[in-house]
Amino acid sequence: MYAEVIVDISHEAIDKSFSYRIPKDMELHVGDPVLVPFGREKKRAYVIKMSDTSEYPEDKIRDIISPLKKEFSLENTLLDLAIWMSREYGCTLNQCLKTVLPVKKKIKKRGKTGELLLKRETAPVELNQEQKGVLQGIRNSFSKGGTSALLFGVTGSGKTEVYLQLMEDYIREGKEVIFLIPEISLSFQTRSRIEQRFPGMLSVLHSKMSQGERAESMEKCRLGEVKILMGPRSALFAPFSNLGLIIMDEEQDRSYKSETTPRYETREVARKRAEFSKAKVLYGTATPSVQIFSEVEKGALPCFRMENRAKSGSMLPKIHIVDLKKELEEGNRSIFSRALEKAVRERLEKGEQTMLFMNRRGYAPFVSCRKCGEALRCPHCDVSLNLHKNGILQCHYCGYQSILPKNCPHCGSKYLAAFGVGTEKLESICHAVFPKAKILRMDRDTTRKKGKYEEILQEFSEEKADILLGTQMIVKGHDFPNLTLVGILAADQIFLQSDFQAGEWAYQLLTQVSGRAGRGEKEGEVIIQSYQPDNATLKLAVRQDYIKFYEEEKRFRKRLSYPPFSKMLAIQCIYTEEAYLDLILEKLLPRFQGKTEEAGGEIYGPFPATVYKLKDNFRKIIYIKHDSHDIILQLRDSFIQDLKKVDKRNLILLQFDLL
Ligand SMILES: Nc1ncnc2c1ncn2[C@@H]1O[C@H](COP(=O)(O)OP(=O)(O)OP(=O)(O)O)[C@@H](O)[C@H]1O
Ligand SMILES: [Zn+2]
Repeated sequence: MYAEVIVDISHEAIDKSFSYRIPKDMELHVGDPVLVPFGREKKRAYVIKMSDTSEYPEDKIRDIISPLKKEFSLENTLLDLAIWMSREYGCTLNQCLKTVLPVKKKIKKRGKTGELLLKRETAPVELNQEQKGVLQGIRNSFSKGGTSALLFGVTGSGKTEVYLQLMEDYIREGKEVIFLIPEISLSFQTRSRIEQRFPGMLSVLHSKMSQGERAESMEKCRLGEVKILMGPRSALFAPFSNLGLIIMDEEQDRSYKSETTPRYETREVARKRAEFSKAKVLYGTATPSVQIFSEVEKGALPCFRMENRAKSGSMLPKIHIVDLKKELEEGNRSIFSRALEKAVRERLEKGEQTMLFMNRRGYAPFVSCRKCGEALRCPHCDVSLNLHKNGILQCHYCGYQSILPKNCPHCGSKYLAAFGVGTEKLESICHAVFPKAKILRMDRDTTRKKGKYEEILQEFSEEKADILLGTQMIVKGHDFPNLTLVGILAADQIFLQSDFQAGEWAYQLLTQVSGRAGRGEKEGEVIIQSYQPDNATLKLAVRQDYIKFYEEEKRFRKRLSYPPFSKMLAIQCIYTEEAYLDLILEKLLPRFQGKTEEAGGEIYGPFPATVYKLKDNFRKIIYIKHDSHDIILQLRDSFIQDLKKVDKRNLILLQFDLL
C-alpha cells in the first residue's frame, strides 16, 4: 500500500503532496498524522490518500516511519472538517485542507498575554421584552442539548443586541465565538459595537486584507489573544481550540456559498464545525432562506421570532410600487418616477437621508449599434460589455477592458449608443436632478481601495451626505437613523434570473433594502419602481409577509421537486473546445442517464450555463435530482469514474454544486 501525504501543514501553503510506502503492519487512515523522512529530516505529515499502486518508481519511494498520535484536538477538528467537506462537496482533500487550515506566517513573538478579562466600556442596552424572550428561549434550548437555533427577527428588531448577550455567556465561560457576516458587509457599526462591549477581544477578517493580515488575525485566535473572530465564511475555520458558539448573521446571504472549490455551503459547514467542536450555532435573519425555514417547519430547528422594531417609535416602513409603464405613457422618460423624485426632494428639504439602490455598476450595461443592432460583446465571455464613465468598456465577468470604438465593429456605422443605467450614470443623473444634494456612490468601483468602504459609510452615518446610491453593498445590515427614504430604481433587474432560487433572492433583497428605511424615530418610506408591478414576488415583498411568501415558494418547489424538497446536484463540465466537450458528453450521458434512472433519480441537461462561455471556457451543466443525499453523492462519484473512461486525457474540468 502507498500513501500520499502532505507535509507539515501548519507552516506553508499546501500545494504539493508526496508519496510514501506504508510498511506492512502499519494501520493507517486518511487524515492520520504520520512521521516521514523528508530530505535529511523527519517531518510530521498527514495522509490524504491511500492506494494500491504508486506512480513513483519503487526504488525511489520511502517508507513512512510511524503513525503519530493525534495530539491536539483543534487540528483534529479542522482535519475532520476537511475530510467531511471533501466527501460532501466532491473535491480533493488537498483542496479542502487549503480552505480549512490557516496559512501560517512567521509572526513576531509577542509577550505572553495575561488572562483576557471581560471589562466593559459600555453597559449593555436594556433588552426589550421581545429580545429578552428570545434570548431566554435560545439559552434554554441550548442548555437542554439543542445544538442550533434560528433567530428570525424583522429588520431593525435588535438581533445584534441578542447576539452580544449570548456571546457574553460563552466568553464568561472561557469559550470562544465565531461571528459570521456576509462578504463585503464588514458592518463597521456592528464591529464597533462588539469592540466596545468586549474590548481587546475581537479579531476581524475581511476581503480587503492581505494574506499576511489574514494570517495574523487567525494566529491571534490560535494563540488565545482574542475571543471573537468576526468575518465572512472563511472565519468559520478560526483555529480556536475551545469554540463555544458560531453566530451566522444574515443566514440567507448568497455570499455564504463559496464560489470556488470546494463550493461549500457555510450553513452546513458551520453545523459540522460546531458538531466536531461541541459548540452551538445560532443563525440569524430577517428573511430566512427557504432551506432553513423548511427545517423549522419540519421541527428540526427551533425558531425564535421578533416581530417588532427594537427602538421605541420605530416602525417598519411603508412600501409602494410605482408602475414605470404608466410613467412612460404619461410622458416621463426620466429614470426617476415622479413619485420618487418628489419624495427625494422632500427629504432634501427636511434634511433627511435617502438611499437609492441600483443593481448594476458602471455607466451603462450595453453598448449597441443603432444601425445593425449588434451589441459589443466580450471576446472571452458570452456577455455584453459594460461601458464605464471613463470611456472604457469592461467585462464584469473576466475583467477584459477595451476603449469604446468610434465605429461599430460589425457594420462600421458611427451610431454606437449606450443603453441602460448603471450606478455611475445614476450618479450623474442625480447630480443633474438634485444639484444641491451631496451624493455618495458605493459599488465595487468606488470601494476598490482599502478603507474606502468604511469611509463612505462613516461619512453617510455622520450625515455629511444626503443621498447614498449603490449596488448590493449598501443594503446589508446598516443602521442610519436619519435615513427615511429608500428608492429601488429598477426592481425588474432583480427578477431577471432564471435560477429556481430567483424568487427567493429577490424577496430577500427587497426586504433587506427596504429594511434600511425608518430605523430611527422618523417614519420610513420605500418606493419600488417596476415595469411589472403585478409580479407575484414583488407583491409579497411589499406586504412583508414572509410566511405567505414561504408557502408560495414551497408549493412551487414541491411541484417541481426542487431543493429543499429534494436534493439536487449541478455538475458543470468545463472545457475550452466546445466540440470536444459535446463529444465527451454524448459518449458519457446515455450510460449515466441509465444509472441515474435506475437509482430512482431524475436527470436533466446538458444545458449551457447562464454565461455559456466564460474566460474562453465553455460550460455545460447537468442536473440530477434525488430524494436521497447519499445516492446523489454515489451518482456523483460514478459520474467521475465514467468521465475518466471517455475523457482519457483528463481534460474536462468538473465542478459540483450540491443544492
Ligand atoms: N432594547 C433596545 N432598546 C433600544 N434600542 C435598541 C434595543 N435593541 C436594539 N436597539 C437599537 O435598534 C436598532 C436596530 O438594532 P439592530 O441593528 O440590532 O437590528 P437588527 O435586527 O440586527 O437589524 P437588521 O436585520 O436590519 O440588520 C439599533 O440602532 C439598536 O441600537
Ligand atoms: Zn469577459
